[in-house]
Amino acid sequence: MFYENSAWKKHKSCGTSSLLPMTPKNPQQWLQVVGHAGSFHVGDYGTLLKRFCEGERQCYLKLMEDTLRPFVPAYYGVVQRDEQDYNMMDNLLTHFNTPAIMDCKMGSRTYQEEELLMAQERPQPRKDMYEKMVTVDPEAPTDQERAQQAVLKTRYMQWRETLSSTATLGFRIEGFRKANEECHTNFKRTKSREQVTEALGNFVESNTHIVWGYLRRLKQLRQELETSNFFKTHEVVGSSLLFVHDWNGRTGIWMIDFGKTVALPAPLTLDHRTPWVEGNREDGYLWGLDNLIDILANMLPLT
Ligand SMILES: O=P(O)(O)O[C@H]1[C@H](O)[C@@H](OP(=O)(O)O)[C@H](OP(=O)(O)O)[C@@H](OP(=O)(O)O)[C@H]1O
Ligand SMILES: Nc1ncnc2c1ncn2[C@@H]1O[C@H](COP(=O)(O)OP(=O)(O)O)[C@@H](O)[C@H]1O
Repeated sequence: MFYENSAWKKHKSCGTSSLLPMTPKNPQQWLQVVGHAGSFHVGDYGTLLKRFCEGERQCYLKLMEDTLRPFVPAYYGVVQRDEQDYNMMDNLLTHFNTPAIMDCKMGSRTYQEEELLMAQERPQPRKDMYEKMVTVDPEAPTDQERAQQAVLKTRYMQWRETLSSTATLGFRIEGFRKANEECHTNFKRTKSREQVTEALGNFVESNTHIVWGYLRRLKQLRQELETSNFFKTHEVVGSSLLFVHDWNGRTGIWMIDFGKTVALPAPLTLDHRTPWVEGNREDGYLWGLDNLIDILANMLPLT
């Protein structure tokens, strides 16, 4: 059932063949690298359904009208399945053959300023996050956290940021899956440039053609981000870049996950490079992208 989707309706009235040309109804390939389990369903005609989030819907609606549109999955509105609402978007893997996929979480901060205020006003220590923390580093909790066997979400997120490359490089590798089905998600401590370079090298299997493809796309993305009205006026937190390549040498990168991306109160705008201090809402997204581009460029042989 469709709630809202002018683009979809327009296409539908022209017949399904014009909906997503060349895309067969079935079968659809889809693989999730990281993120919440159980949030997705594969839809028909090369689409993907993600558990509904109003903030994400708002972002996609605006992105469909923004210059960033070629860098995000096409959005088709809200659909319902088994009484659950979903945001419907393009499955970005559709046009690849046995793709390799990587998720990089962008930005120097992975929680919203609003979450920080909430944690200060109404602290809600979490036992599950304490457990995740001690599994990685039993020494990480403070005495108080150990006594409570719980940590605040913002504290957990900050700890994850400083343990990984988020705080020092403005992005982190969340995980990747190679074409041979090897899955790598153990990057919580991947922090230094050297460690990140090694992980990226493993993902691209030292294929310079793939690195060139990714670099070209990232530079185009940076150019669009620097002028995008959407980007200027939103705090973009917890969003990822999804890298996809296949043995045909095809490469693609798209921005995904806008569940924690929020519009700024006018007339506030961000440059996404200025370091964050509480209140300025900066997210370090472009700083991270600069570093990612620099690291990939350094993986190429000198010409
Ligand atoms: O990666 P680990 O260390 O497991 O921590 C996860 C990620 O940071 C999730 O972000 P993402 O969705 O970008 O993967 C976040 O979801 P939010 O995006 O909702 O903040 C989870 O918060 P909770 O869902 O509150 O547990 C948090 O537990
Ligand atoms: N449009 C898409 N096309 C293909 N794969 C996607 C798409 N959106 C998300 N994914 C896959 O799902 C994973 C989690 O997506 P994400 O939106 O970050 O979910 P969550 O909000 O649960 O973290 C990504 O790493 C990627 O593997």
